[in-house]
Amino acid sequence: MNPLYSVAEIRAIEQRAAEALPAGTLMQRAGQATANAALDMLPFSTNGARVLVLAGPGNNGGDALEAAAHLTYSGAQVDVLHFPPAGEQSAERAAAQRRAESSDAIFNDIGGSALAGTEWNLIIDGLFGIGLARPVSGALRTLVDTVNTLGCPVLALDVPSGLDADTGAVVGPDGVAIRATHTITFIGDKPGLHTCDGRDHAGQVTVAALDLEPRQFPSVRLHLNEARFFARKLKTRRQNSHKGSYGNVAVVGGARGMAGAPILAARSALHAGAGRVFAVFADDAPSYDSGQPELMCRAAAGFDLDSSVLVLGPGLGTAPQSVELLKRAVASASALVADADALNLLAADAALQAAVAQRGAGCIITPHPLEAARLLGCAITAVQADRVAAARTLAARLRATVVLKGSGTVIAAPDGDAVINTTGNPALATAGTGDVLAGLCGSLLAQGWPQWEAALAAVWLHGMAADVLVTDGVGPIGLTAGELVPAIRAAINRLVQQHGR
Ligand SMILES: NC(=O)C1=CN([C@@H]2O[C@H](COP(=O)(O)OP(=O)(O)OC[C@H]3O[C@@H](n4cnc5c(N)ncnc54)[C@H](OP(=O)(O)O)[C@@H]3O)[C@@H](O)[C@H]2O)[C@@H](O)CC1
Ligand SMILES: [K+]
Repeated sequence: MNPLYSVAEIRAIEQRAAEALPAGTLMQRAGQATANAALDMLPFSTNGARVLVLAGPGNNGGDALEAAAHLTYSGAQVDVLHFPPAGEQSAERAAAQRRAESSDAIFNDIGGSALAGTEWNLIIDGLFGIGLARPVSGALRTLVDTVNTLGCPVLALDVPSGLDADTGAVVGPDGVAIRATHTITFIGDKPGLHTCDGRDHAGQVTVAALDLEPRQFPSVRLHLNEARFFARKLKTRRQNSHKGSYGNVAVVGGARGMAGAPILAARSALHAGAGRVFAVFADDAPSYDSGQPELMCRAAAGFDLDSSVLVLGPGLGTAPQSVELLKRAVASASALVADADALNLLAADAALQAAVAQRGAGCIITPHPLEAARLLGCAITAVQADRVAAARTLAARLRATVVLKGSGTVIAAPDGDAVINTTGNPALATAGTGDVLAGLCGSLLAQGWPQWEAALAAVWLHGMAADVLVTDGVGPIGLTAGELVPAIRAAINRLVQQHGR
């Protein structure tokens, strides 16, 4: 189920486990698991392979020292850049240090040109783990910057040094963190490896549970997204069905000069399977969409907002008639997806926020970090400093399902459940992809999906479509939002073939 644990939860698990084990067991297991992971990353013949181990002053450094000793037995040439603690060290770290010092590992004050001038087969980052207490500074900052320029494989232990394991933010206003190609994380997976800066710094993440039993782990309310969370909602279509069986979606937006956004969202809703899709325009409606004549284009004035799932916001603008549309939509009996300008208008109106929180038909909101910051009344940096907390706060405040977009999109429910998405890539960083996501959410709602599963599936499919396109060479540079639409259709059909019933 891919649970994600906070640092406090990991510390509690570790403490209980350590009490039942001989001293130093967990660090020895972490060191052994690290050595195994390192061997997988080294050339087949490890003889003479150059490995640099960075061992920091805490127990993260202890793990690195254990691993250094193990790796020497494989024939690798292991250099250790050691940063001993200024004060006391833990007994297990002291034991690890003794083991490393009595192995063939070379303790070397390697730095500057020797560090940069050596062709390392692997660098092991054991500077700081979950005990990072402040920004990385001084000589260690220079070291991190140098390692990040080398271009060799880097295996981070527990967390890339400099990264906050809870939030995925690099610590410090102008902070630095190791950019690893791989991270081996201990005991349980951590949210910070999967959102914000985490994906750029952690690389490929594996979890080493250090032989702890499942019963030693508490149940948590934060997970990584996976198809199994929503697969039971994937339905094979009945032969005896018709367009009315798959619901209506009305995408409402399209103020003058912004007609493209609702068209994109509406095309997305159509290709994701909604039975009938309306593109509803705040100003004049085009007579039809020549690229997608299946869409029904309407003017908002007089349009019945009660008989379709509403996707409100793409190109909506902030003019007075847009505010009126938002009020009508919030007061309607329809399920609602609010995006883009609908969120900006909502941020400026406390009474409307209260009305959203009381909606019987629920609401999914899909803010990017700036829209989330406006809704929360804080700076965007505060949202990015803890994306999971920001999404949960918004979800509780608006009693809505929140999709906080960005690297490692966070989906949060009002009851505190939260999920970090795993699909998607920077190809999505282009205009219109948010409209496509909103249309996809609305389409799933129209087909009878509950809000939570609709949000999880929409985010997963949207990211998966981008991943497939990038694999095929359509991106990440230059992918357009419209190209996502058929790829989403392919992804959803593939999922139904695999899981549908
Ligand atoms: N918990 C577990 O289950 C297990 C944990 N294990 C491992 O232990 C790790 C946690 O160990 P940890 O608590 O000793 O913290 P760690 O990350 O080594 O850093 C603390 C040291 O760094 C220092 N320091 C901090 N920030 C700094 C900075 N910016 N710049 C300079 N110094 C800084 C800090 O000094 P201080 O703040 O006291 O001055 C202290 O000396 C965990 O991530 C995992 O790898 C495994 O062995 C298996 C079981
Ligand atoms: K580390």
